[in-house]
Amino acid sequence: MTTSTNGKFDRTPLIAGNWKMNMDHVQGITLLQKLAWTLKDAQHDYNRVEAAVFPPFTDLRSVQTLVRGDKLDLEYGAQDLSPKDSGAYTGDISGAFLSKLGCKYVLVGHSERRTVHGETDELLNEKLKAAYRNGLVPVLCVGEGLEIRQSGQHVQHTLEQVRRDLEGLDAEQVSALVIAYEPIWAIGTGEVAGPEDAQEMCAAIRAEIADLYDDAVAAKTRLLYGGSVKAANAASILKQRDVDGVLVGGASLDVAEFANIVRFEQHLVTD
Ligand SMILES: O=C[C@H](O)COP(=O)(O)O
Repeated sequence: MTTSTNGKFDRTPLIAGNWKMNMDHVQGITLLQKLAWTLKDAQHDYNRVEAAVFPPFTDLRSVQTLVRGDKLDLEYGAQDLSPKDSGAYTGDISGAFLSKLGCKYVLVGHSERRTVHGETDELLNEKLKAAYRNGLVPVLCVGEGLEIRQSGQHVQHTLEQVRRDLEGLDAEQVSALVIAYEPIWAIGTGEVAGPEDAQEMCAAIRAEIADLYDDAVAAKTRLLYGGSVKAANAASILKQRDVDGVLVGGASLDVAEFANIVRFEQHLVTD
């Protein structure tokens, strides 16, 4: 879904909720059902603004059953995948399994994977390829830590991640890709990058993709901002020209808050 039906946006906005290691499968389907009801009550148009959740692996089968059973328009994805499709890789989860569970998306290179699990750009490049091999749309996360931000090298640092992670991907793959810019210093801290910071980086990433591929590809790739997004700040971030959505952590665990972010267009009018 890359052609927007939404006049203001060139690309269909994506509001993504990363539950991280929260919500067991029972809690997860309760949350998802409430979210679906809340959005239905608000007559949310999923063609205008796409909404997706990223539950823990152990919730995915229950999520699939609920989404299929109740014919929900909500999308879902996993928080990580293995670079391999099968074999002796204890504890890893294959993209093929995620595909079979009906996942549309998969997060790749979330900063918590890069820092806690030491995932390198080389590994993430392999994970991106595994996602495409299995028909999943990757949501590639990039962004700088506080020291790099303070040294003024944040754009250069983030674009280097983009270049390394995308190596060997073709134009069709990158057109379908979602990239989430998540400054590490703004994740779970209450510190939110300003709308101008989000725009600066998303514009730089789009220009980089145009350089690496062409303008047509850059016009299709969706770019999200993530880091302490709440209903109160979502609209001003989403108003930015090159920001096509948000990746929400903590606030995605609160149904009313997340539904309000999905319904950010309501706040654009009064913002
Ligand atoms: O994946 C989501 C990001 O890490 C942002 O998390 P946060 O909204 O809790 O800051």
